[in-house]
Amino acid sequence: MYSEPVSTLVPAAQPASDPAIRIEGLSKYFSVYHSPLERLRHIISPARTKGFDNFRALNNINLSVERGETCAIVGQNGSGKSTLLQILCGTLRATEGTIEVNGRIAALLELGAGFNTDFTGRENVYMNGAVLGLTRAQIDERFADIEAFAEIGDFMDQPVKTYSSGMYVRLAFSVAIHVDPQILIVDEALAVGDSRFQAKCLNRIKAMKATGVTILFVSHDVGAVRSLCDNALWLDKGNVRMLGDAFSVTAQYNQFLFEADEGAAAAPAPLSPPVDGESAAPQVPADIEDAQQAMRLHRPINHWGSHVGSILDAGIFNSHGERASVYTDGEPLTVRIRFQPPVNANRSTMSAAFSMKDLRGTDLIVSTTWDQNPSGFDAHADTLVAEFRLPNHLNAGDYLLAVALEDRSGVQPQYYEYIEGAHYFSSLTRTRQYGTFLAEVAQTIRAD
Ligand SMILES: Nc1ncnc2c1ncn2[C@@H]1O[C@H](COP(=O)(O)OP(=O)(O)OP(=O)(O)O)[C@@H](O)[C@H]1O
Repeated sequence: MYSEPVSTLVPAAQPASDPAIRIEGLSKYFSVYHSPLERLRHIISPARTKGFDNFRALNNINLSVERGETCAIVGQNGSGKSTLLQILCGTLRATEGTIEVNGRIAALLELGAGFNTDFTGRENVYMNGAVLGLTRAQIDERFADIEAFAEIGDFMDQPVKTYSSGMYVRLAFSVAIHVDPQILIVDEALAVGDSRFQAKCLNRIKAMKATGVTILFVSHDVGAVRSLCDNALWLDKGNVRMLGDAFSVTAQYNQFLFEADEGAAAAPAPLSPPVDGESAAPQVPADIEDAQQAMRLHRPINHWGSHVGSILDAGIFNSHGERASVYTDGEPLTVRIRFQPPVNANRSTMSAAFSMKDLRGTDLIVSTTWDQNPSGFDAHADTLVAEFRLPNHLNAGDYLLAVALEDRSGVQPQYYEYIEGAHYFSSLTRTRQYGTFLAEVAQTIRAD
């Protein structure tokens, strides 16, 4: 049984230099009653009730989100993400601490928040718009755009309780983005829509980010977090586990999830032996600052697996066999991974893999031995070498190499070892071009 305190949060009128969101010492306790009767007793006589526990859902959270910043909140189920967002939106009251919100908030929280399900979509658009501060005339003006973005057709005039969860989210998202919010809060809700709608929403969120809207984004999709967010807050059992740039936080969070799955200790995995005569690298620091920092130190930003140490060395080599830090466009590259399959591991389901990523961690080129040979490795030698040859078609910029030794027997690869940042490198191009890749494009211009 839950108690549900509700309060409203009044956005403070502050000078533009103040952060969009400032949270200091925020804690939230829920009263969890031993029985419905105890809950009733508490309502009648709060001072005398003993049959409940105080459950701490958030513990001393400090967070500052600058105007225009996009901040992700990641964490396992029950870590406190939704509670934090609800406090920011004013639908829950904090037990301790201060919260300052500077700007108009539009929130797309999990299903159930926002709409009155007995009313039609149209009625809800007007009610929701009004709650978010728009006049009737302003909503009239935007209604056609809201309707077009939501793509729910005739259902606009049906009660919301007849909607599928996807239709509900489409309409809720459409309203949220059309009220000119200065702060947009997006909870897991997007995951409900189909992939085309999700992509459309993400595009719209990116466009809003470009116009300076502050965004708080809760998602389990590390790719979306990395491509969208500047920073990330990792909540663990109501505590801040890590706060920093989105790439580093999601890297550490991924490692944590992997170790939780494996039941392994939470300590960072030791690095593999030195690569090509480099001095032995120290352990990955728990508070690693960001990808650039890791790049400067030539250290993996993320390194874990059930058999760390299986990968003996890995890198990208040019046609002279050198592990360079700069490659030019079109230059032939060899990605080489030297590894020792773990003793007793099944080689017939084993795969070596690499990914060239940008510094936000987005996979740009991925290839695995399993793609071409889904029967693992025949060779019985202790040490094996996988080589992948490809021309460099990456546009000018900084990149990193991730390598892995995987078990592909299940639906999802299981990692014997995963190293994100086995090699950092840059690509140089002769001409300036747009885009991520330098594809060979044949073209003609002719009179029609
Ligand atoms: N009204 C409530 N009364 C008592 N406990 C609550 C209440 N709401 C949430 N909790 C508890 O607080 C903790 C944090 O919940 P919250 O929903 O914020 O987590 P979350 O990180 O959003 O999880 P998920 O990813 O599953 O949505 C959970 O243990 C949850 O059971």
